[in-house]
Amino acid sequence: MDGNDVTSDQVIAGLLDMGFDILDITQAIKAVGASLDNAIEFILNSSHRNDRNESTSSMCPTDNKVTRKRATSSFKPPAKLRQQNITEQLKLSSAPKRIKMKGVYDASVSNTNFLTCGKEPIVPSTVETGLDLCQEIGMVPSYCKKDEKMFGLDWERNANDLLQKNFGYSSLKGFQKEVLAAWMANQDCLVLAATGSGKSLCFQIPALVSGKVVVVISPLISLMHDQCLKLGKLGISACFLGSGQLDKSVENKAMNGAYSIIYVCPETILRLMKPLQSLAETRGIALFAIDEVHCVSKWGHDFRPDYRRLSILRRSFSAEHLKCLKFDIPLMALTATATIRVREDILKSLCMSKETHIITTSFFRPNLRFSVKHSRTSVSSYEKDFSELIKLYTKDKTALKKLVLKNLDGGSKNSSCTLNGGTSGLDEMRRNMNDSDDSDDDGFQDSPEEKLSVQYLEDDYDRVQGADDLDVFCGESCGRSSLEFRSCGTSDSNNMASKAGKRPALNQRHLEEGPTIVYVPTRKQTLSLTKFLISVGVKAAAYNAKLPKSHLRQVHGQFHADELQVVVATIAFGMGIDKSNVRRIIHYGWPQSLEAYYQEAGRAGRDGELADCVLYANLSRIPTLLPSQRSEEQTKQAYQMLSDCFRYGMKTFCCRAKMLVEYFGEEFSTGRCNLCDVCTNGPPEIQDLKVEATLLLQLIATYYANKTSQGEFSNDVEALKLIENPNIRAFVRMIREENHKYAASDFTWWCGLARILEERGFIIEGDGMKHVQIKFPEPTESGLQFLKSESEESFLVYPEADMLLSTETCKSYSSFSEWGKGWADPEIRRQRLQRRRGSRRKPRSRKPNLSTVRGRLSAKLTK
Ligand SMILES: Nc1ncnc2c1ncn2[C@@H]1O[C@H](COP(=O)(O)OP(=O)(O)OP(=O)(O)O)[C@@H](O)[C@H]1O
Ligand SMILES: [Mg+2]
Repeated sequence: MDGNDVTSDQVIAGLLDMGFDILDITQAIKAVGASLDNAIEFILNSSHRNDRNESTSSMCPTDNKVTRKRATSSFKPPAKLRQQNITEQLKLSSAPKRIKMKGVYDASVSNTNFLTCGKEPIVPSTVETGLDLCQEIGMVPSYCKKDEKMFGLDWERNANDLLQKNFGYSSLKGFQKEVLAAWMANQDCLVLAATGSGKSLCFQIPALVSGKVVVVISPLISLMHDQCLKLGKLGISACFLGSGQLDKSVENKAMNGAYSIIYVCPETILRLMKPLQSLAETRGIALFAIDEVHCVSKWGHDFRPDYRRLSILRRSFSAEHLKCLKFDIPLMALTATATIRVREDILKSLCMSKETHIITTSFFRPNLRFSVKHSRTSVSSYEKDFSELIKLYTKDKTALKKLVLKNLDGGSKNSSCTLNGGTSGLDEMRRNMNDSDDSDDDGFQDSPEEKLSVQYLEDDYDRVQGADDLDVFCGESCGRSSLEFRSCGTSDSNNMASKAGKRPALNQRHLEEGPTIVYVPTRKQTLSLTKFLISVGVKAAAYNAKLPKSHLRQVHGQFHADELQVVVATIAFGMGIDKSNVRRIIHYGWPQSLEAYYQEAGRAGRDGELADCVLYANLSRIPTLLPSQRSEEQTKQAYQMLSDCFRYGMKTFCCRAKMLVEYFGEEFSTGRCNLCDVCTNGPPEIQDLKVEATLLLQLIATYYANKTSQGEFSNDVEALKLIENPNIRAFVRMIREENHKYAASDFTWWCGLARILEERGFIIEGDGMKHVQIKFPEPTESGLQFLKSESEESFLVYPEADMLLSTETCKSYSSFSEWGKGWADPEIRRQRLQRRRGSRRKPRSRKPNLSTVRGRLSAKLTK
């Protein structure tokens, strides 16, 4: 027991929850007692040491006594992390020297004063209140509003000056200008712009231009923190408020106008209405920006109920309500992933004005190469699926060696960090890693830069987040070489890239540089895949919301510093990550929605250079929803989104980029990207499936005709009586039994055909529910017409991925070839399964029963 009165049971439950192995947990608790932090440190450190100690089998718990002993004896509890506020943090960073106020690093004061008021900056000696501050620095208080007095007529030039001076960019992008113009006109604004297009600047610039405070509502602490840190380095004062902000003085300072930009989570802003109203009266509030605003909508992929309550902003900061205002404080809502339905919901839910300016850019990202591959996505397929990646990252041993040496040299002691920092196979590198071992054992040692002010990572379950992300061409955020094919973004400009097969000259070489993010569905998989990658010499790290914050912080830091080759993450490492050179996004398992998929894929290639987005999914299995609390309505919506995602993976004839872009309601005028797997490999051979389509449809139609007209089944369809539950499986079983020709046909093949029939409008889902794949097919009027038509017309279709998978003779898919011949034959399959059942001892339950496990472990520990 540690001082926190935590029981072994609680520690075990916590560790299991994080995805650790039972054996690791047992070892850890034996070694360090019932302390969650220490146990985590122990496991993570020991896995790293195992890796360095030669073995490529770090996935297996070692029974090497020496190793175990060493791991135990070298363990030291983690150093206590001091919580800092963001201002302290910023002081530590290498930002240029700016004006310092008492306790607050607030460079924006100089910016605004200097640039907008045309006076020399005055250094305030103290900061008592926001009003004091305004008066002291000669800032124009809010009641002057945005007007010519403050900005002059040439606001655009002013804004560009500020952009150059503060951010180092030459000019605003087209859509950014539009957004700023709307804000200048005191209009509400909905910004739908691709990931990486530069939405953040739309709300950051107003703080500089106006000298007032910008309040940004953001869903993730990690995101807020990242942005504050970046702004701090640029000399712009910013803070964030939320559950993670432990320094209560920050909130007071913020409400007194000490920061130019306040990031706040929706939960927190709801209780800050009064102080914010005071702030509006004193220093002034330029705008409320609601970032990742798709979180407002139940129809989006990351619904956050508190976002819905943000309608209070319109009421509380209207000119009618707050007498000091001449006009309502504008709302600026931003997202990269909102379907048409979500957009409408946003406008309504936030009570945005009828004149809201809606600014969109194309979602198409011409430098992203999408592809879908079949895989079981299990531990057994790691070796095959990641062989290319491993080769890529371990082939340049010199580079890797340098990387390791840099880490060791840099004092950040990254190599000590648990599940990150793999080594190459080189002995020398191993030595290096081992050399650093002793000094590393105190765990997560952070460089001052990495010491962040608060617990900035969501202590939440790994939510399905998403914002889709599409990137529009927007020039400057992209690398030079891609400028030629990027336009400056309106929604009809998506065709620049691939007109008439003309591809931008994307540089293949760049694919070999830059990190990879692998998204896996579960926390456990982040750990197992990371272990695997480390064991073969890749510098990889795991990231899931339940891992210790110090670890996550370190992974963040290392990732941004290019010290990691691969981050294996859940969706917790998604929204807002802004790193220019991510070359590869791998989804290892079905995402829960196309919004989430596109949002995560959009982390890649933000420099405009070629980047790969590969989805590995088990194409022969229907994906399932990850557990989450959902209402009935939300469940339906979640199934719809999962189904859309599944269909995206199954399609074999449609350009992937087109499917994605059109999913978000944008017309993809070019028709194809010329880069994705479908565009480059071409569709499969078209097939006439008239016979099969008729057979399936006939069966379904007969069943329903008999059922509805007579209540009972006639003798003609005696066999149909067998179908108590008219689901697709039963229909397929009947086809197999009744038709010798199809006796050995595969169920998944018929599922594919049923999907096609559904898309053509010949069948619909019969139980009124939403399923990922049609389950209870019912004929439609068009379906019946199709059956009645006497014409000889063929029924031409491109077989879908699962159909191809089940019929290919020479299977290129790993899992399928493993099945061996014969499985397609129902009789052989039945016999084999029977044999298997007989020989099976005890089925291993997928989820360990927590109480049994705890009991077992507790018993062991007390021995
Ligand atoms: N006018 C500009 N010129 C050059 N670069 C810019 C400009 N505006 C923004 N950028 C850069 O573009 C990158 C992406 O910006 P940002 O993080 O705001 O994207 P985003 O649209 O919010 O993406 P996401 O939806 O993924 O959050 C940043 O590194 C930013 O500095
Ligand atoms: Mg953003």
